[in-house]
Amino acid sequence: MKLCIIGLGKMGTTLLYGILDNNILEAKDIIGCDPVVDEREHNKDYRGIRTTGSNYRGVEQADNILLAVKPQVLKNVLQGIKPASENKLFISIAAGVSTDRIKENLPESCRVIRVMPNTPALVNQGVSAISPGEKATDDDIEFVKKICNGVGKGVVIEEHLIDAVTGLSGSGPAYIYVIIEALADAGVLNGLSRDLALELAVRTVAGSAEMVLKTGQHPGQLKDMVTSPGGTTINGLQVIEKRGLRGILMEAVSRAVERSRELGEE
Ligand SMILES: NC(=O)C1=CN([C@@H]2O[C@H](COP(=O)(O)OP(=O)(O)OC[C@H]3O[C@@H](n4cnc5c(N)ncnc54)[C@H](O)[C@@H]3O)[C@@H](O)[C@H]2O)C=CC1
Ligand SMILES: O=C(O)[C@@H]1CCC=N1
Repeated sequence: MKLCIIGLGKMGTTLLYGILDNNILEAKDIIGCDPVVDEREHNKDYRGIRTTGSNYRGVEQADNILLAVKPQVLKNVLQGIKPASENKLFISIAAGVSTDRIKENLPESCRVIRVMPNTPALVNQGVSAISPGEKATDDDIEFVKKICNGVGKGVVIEEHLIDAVTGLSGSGPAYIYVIIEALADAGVLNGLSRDLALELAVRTVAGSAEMVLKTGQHPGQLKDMVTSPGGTTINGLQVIEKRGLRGILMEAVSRAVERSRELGEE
């Protein structure tokens, strides 16, 4: 067994699907652990991997362990699997929890890599930051990069930056969904049908993001391209600046960064 995924929730299954869809590993090479797999009524699709309700049994059978549980339960999970963990690679996506914290609860021989992905990984448009702990080997980093690049793009960063990444790209999809929803509401307010308003809002956000990626131009330049003298856009922008949308987004990201740090201390 090459990989054990502990926690088959939103992010655990998102990465599982990415790993399988991109042929990084086969279902027979993966075991997933989650208490819910023992429940009769769970309705998740695990795509044919083996599953168990026992983290210990899963870890025993794999060389690489993906930790996809909530930060609040991570310590307990690590303590439960410690005796089966010698010489293994641990990949943790838990917000806020440092590689040092993780190592404290594992045998000396373990290697640890921290990753901060985001949910657009489900459609192969994720962005993931990768912070290798001291003992991680080049092969370990390559393996993790392969997973992250399979579901979007992986970038290697120093660990002291990972809380900032968590607040920006880890949490960021939620902020963009709020913006999309608000734009659609604005369309409805102005007489468009809900379906049309939502389609226009989504495609505007997706297209604008694609423009930044494809042209490499500064967002300010692209904004100026939309903005005719005395026209509609500059009148809209005046409201955005008056109400402080930039400040709101900066504060939101900063609060999320702070919360990530707090989770690491809990
Ligand atoms: N949802 C997101 O957008 C992102 C989440 N993360 C991180 O991913 C981790 C998982 O988050 P989500 O998938 O959103 O949460 P989730 O609640 O969807 O999934 C957590 C899973 O862990 C399982 N679980 C609970 N206790 C367990 C235990 N003792 N042993 C094994 N499994 C157990 C739960 O049954 C659940 O299926 C968190 O640490 C979070 O910080 C990181 C980046 C983005
Ligand atoms: O909200 C959270 O704590 C997780 C980490 C980043 C995105 N979701």
